[in-house]
Amino acid sequence: MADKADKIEGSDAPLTSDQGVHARFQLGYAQSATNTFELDVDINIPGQGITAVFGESGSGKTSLLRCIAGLETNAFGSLQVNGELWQNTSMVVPTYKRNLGYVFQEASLFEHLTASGNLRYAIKRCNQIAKPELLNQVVSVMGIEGILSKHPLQLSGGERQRVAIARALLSQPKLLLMDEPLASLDTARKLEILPYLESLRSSFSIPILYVSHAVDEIVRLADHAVIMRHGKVVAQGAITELFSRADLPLGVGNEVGAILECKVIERDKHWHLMRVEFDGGELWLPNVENNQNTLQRVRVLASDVSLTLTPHTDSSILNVLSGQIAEIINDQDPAMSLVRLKVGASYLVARLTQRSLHKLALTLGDYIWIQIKSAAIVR
Ligand SMILES: Nc1ncnc2c1ncn2[C@@H]1O[C@H](COP(=O)(O)OP(=O)(O)OP(=O)(O)O)[C@@H](O)[C@H]1O
Repeated sequence: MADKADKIEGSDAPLTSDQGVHARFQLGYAQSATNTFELDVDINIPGQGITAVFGESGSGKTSLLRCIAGLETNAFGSLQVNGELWQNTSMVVPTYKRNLGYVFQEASLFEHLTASGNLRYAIKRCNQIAKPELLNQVVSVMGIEGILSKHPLQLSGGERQRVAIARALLSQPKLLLMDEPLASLDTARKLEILPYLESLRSSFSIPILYVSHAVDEIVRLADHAVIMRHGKVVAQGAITELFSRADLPLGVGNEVGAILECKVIERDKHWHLMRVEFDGGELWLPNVENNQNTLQRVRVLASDVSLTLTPHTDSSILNVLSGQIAEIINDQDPAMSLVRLKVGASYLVARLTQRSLHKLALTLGDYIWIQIKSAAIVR
């Protein structure tokens, strides 16, 4: 054991700060006589909010969650969760003493108990005394007031999953692990459950690691992401930063684009538009009536962005910004290029043909006009 543990460089070195989840793990699975899957990760994620774990099938996402949960007894490394040390090379807190909730793809509820019985069981099993108002808070955040008396078999897939998430929250976890919680649901059930996950993010200030293959879920829910490939972390950081990186697989093909955190500053009732500002400029978007004048996440697809050398005033396009070319990358399609643009403190991505890139003679550092054909609030 000492041998393997020694391989993790600085594994017991002080972890950077008290807040956040700091995890370093190495794990090997022998898959055949000649083939081993190696997980080798070092992640630092915020102490609250949703961090998406994204990567192709077999990249090691579930293995990472299992290491964090203490379920991989052969994993070596260290883990600290908001100041609590759960593992290093000389000590391992066992799974049942790690204060975490784990939600799987399929909700595994006790079939002989009602939804309410399942929740009360979680409270009883919890090591900490629950505040009386916690049950009401969890039930209200997950919107399950009306189904508490039903048995799991009487619930839809989405309802079962909401009860499973509520049950995980009632164990008062310091960390919530969610492994593709919506993957077994159809689109209608997914859309039904997403608003509850959004309110979960704002109501409980714990770190949530959320494995998903679905870019639309990640765009909507996550603040931060860890991107994995072949057992390694290829990138980690704020979602707004990672989505605009054209070298990462977060958006592929027509899904490539940027995410901007925007604030609504004006609503134009006559033209059904709203003006939003972001750290770099302003945009006009189709108005979305809601009572949130606070932060809104806006997605701008690279295919909706075009570039011009001079500002066009005779075009139908409402949104024209100026920016600087930060990066030019070949697209998967050999006819296309992706251009990453710095606009103030934010980034946008444009998808252009190689031919247009050549015609405009664009190079790194050039200042350019950016036309945005369409942008939408993420809902
Ligand atoms: N218990 C095990 N024994 C041997 N190999 C395993 C074991 N568990 C996982 N693996 C292998 O480790 C690799 C990573 O698996 P893991 O389930 O972590 O990937 P993943 O990114 O979660 O994949 P998916 O998106 O398909 O769920 C895969 O090649 C898998 O076959």
